[in-house]
Amino acid sequence: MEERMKAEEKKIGIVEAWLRKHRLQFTGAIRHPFVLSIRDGSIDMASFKTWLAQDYLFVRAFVPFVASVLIKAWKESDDGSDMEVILKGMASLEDEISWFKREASKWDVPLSDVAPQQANINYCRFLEKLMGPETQYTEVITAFWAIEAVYQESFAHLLEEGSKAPPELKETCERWGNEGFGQYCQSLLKIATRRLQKASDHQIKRSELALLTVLELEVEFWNMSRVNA
Ligand SMILES: Cc1ncc(CO)c(N)n1
Repeated sequence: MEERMKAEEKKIGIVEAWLRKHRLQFTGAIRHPFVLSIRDGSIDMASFKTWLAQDYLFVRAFVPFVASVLIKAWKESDDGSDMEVILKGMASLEDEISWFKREASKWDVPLSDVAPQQANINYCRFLEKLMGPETQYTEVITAFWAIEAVYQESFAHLLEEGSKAPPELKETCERWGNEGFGQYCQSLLKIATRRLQKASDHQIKRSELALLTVLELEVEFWNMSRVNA
């Protein structure tokens, strides 16, 4: 069984094999009821505001995480172009933070006094663990790709045919659903795949676990928006 899986992973790419193996978990993260409620237009704006404020806090914590990935790329990568991909992602977070501030003021969400909810705290704690020196580049780049890919797949679905996403949320959907962000995710996937091809069994196992952890944390993150609705 283990041998067959390995052959399969080689043929279609290890990450693709994981996504097949963990299809339910992946779908759970990218087709969450919160996202589907935007797509069918039934979204409760209180839920959206909760998500907006919590994601603003998340993105602020995401900046030092990406910085740590950049440092690991610089120290551990066998390919100098990794750093440029990560640097570009990091630079775009400045614009993202400004966007959150603008969007929050549009919806009268006071960002200065939002407290992180438990799911957010848990997610940021996981990021901090990945930032530590004991977590290797292969594992963190896999997690980084997964974090970005969940948002990309979720929001791209809201731009596809049949979406009844409210026009006032179009900008949000485009932020992560746009083609450029999709290509950026593909670049991260390429890096992760290249690293995984050379990784030890132990690192491969840890990276698969990191992917599963991201999927769980993303579901919990979306779930937060329902609590205060
Ligand atoms: C919770 C969460 N996951 C992923 C992203 C994409 O950067 C984000 N902004 N927030």
